[in-house]
Amino acid sequence: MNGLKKRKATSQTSSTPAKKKIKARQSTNGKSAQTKAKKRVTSDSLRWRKAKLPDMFNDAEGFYGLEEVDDVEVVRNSDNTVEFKQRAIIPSTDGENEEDQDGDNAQSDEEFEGFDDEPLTQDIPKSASPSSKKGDENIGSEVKALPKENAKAQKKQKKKDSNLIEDPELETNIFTGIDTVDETQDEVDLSAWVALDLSPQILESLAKLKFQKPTRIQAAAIPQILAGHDVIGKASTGSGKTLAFGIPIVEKWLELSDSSDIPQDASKVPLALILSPTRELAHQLTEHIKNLCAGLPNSPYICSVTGGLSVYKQQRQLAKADIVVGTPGRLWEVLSSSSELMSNFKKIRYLVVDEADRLLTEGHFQEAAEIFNALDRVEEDEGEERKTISSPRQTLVFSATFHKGLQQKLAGKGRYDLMSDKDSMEYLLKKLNFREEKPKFIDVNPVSQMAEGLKEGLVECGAMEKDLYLYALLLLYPNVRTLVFTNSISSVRRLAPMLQNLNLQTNPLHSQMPQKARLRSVERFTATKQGQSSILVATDVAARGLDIPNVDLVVHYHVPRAADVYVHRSGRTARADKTGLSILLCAPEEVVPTRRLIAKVHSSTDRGSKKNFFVQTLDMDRKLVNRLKPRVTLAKKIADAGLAKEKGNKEDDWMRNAAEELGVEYDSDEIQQVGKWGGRGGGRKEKQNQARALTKAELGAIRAELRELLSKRVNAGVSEKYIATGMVDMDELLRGAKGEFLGKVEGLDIGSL
Ligand SMILES: Nc1ncnc2c1ncn2[C@@H]1O[C@H](COP(=O)(O)OP(=O)(O)OP(=O)(O)O)[C@@H](O)[C@H]1O
Repeated sequence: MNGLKKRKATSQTSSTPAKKKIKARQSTNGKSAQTKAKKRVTSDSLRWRKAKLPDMFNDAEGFYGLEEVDDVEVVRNSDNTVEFKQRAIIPSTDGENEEDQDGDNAQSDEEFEGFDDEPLTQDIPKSASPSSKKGDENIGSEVKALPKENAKAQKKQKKKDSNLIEDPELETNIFTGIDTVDETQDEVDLSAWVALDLSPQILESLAKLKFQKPTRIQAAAIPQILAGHDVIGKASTGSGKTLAFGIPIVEKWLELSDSSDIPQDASKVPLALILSPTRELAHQLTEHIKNLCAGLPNSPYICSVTGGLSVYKQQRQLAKADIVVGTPGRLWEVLSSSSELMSNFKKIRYLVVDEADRLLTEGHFQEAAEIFNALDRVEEDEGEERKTISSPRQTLVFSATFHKGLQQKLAGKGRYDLMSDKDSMEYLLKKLNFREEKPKFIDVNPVSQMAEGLKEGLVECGAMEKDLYLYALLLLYPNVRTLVFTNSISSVRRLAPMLQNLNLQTNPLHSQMPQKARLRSVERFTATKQGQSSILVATDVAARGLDIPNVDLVVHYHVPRAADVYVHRSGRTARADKTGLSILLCAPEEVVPTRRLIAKVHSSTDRGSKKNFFVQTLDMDRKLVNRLKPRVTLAKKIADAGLAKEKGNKEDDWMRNAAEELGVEYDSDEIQQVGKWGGRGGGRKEKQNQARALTKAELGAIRAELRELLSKRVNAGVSEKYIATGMVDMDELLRGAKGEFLGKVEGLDIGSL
């Protein structure tokens, strides 16, 4: 059992906290818990947790930083100083409180801290199911209002179902398409796995997942990891790298749990720490390994530690975790707050760095380095000499790309010649403090980093026409799952509503969205059935590692800034031996550098066999594309008006508050005038104001006009060329079938993939 005892819910009603507060403990009612003698503590050591804010404050995530704490008594000493007494809870003797022991009581406050999302998998009315997650406003009170028997029954059921659903956050499995165990075990021939010498339990799990054979990286990496080596693994996107390290870690857990080597006491040492660059990827890795474990008779406790969720809850989970998956920032925050956790983490057996090249660069490096230093197995003797402590920890580093920027950033400065993977490995070696002098370097696709089933294309269009061509492309490839990548958050904010106005089922994803909205967007994107159109417009926060099933098309609305970004974005399709399409929208001046970048990605490391890769151009008919312009123009106007209003409201609120504080009259029109003559940014501001200035009636008229246009088919004119050259189904065209009338591009037709 873990050392953290769970606190009992103290009250049956909970109001939304609006400021930092201490809830003074009322006298114990004696019904369900007894209190231990109160311990005097400092304010810093209280169990603060983030105050849950109402929906309207979501955009301010992380800004307010308000925290609250329960079960605390404030004591004023005779010298006027203040002390706090934290109430510790022990289970009641009648067993009513037994859930508290393992931290899974559905009634406790912190259990639901941060799980304020709506059900992600289905739209259950809030009152329909006691287990459904609640809306923001009243989650605390609704959960607490559950009849106790109900909560207990749920708890029992949860226990039965193993820890797969122990973490309510992850019950809302956004990665619904990730392979899950199939209990209808049809015969699966597992002979291809035999060479890896896996345990019967793992083989059974693989059979349930219907994974007939290991992927190449799995076949190469698993035996090396099982043999105790440090491994650096490079394999193309979607080639099964997660299980390449996940299977040996779970094997080790099974081995240790069989031999009862895993201590079950308060200071439990986790077996593995897996670092991921993004929150979504961390949750996905967690799900992926849990799915592997779902077929086991016993499974390890796996938890993810990412930003946007309750720190306190994560600390509690960490104390009992076997496998921890986390993003560096939050992990560092949680680990550094507890010396016990920190010392336990020094004893982990596996440190995995997934998407290593990204994690060790781009803004994550500092926190990742802190974690590596903290886990460092060094001790200083009296002469201040640092000695490495021998430890059985293995370090496993995986990515589809290892680029030269990594070397430069790890070195901190200086210029370097083009380097080989081996060079980069040496830098990693230094920083990660591998156990072995030479970790096994496994590169299963040294020639191309791109998935075999991927086709690539390029559309040339004017820099200001990308919206139009994006829309045309989406019509050209209808009824598929499409991921559109942009280089900026503001583009996501603009494009998503614009496409929605064009009746395209679109969701946004960027890092400034509140975490729950991010999860919801991915869930909605994946919730559509195959054969239905679904679009996710995202920044590169979605480029790495996300294993969203059946993405057919990736569109680079903005060209990627670096080769590895192109590889990872394109790698969201054509995964696990499937096929897919990646298309770049290029302004004329972008075509040459983009071609060069793609050729680089495809070039062989072996100079002798270097071939130039030439990405195919989709030749779209400009005249026909232009017929879509009125629709796009109107959709943009409506989207701009919405955005300007949103922005204006925020600015207005800020201005109004500032004016109030200064005690002056607030006149929004007057203040807007300033923007007009305000020099830099004045033009943009004016545009915003224009969009905002649309009256309700004008906006209504624009909407009606757009509706009208969307209800009619685009007049392609039978005698004209089609939007793209190639085969065109004339019958479909004349019937006005959506999308198909635009034509098909030979070789880049999703239907033929
Ligand atoms: N042996 C296997 N047989 C069939 N499918 C597999 C096998 N191993 C993994 N998969 C599936 O392949 C998909 C891609 O796996 P994973 O996400 O681990 O790829 P990856 O190499 O980490 O990709 P990326 O580089 O984009 O992060 C997943 O849906 C996973 O369930």
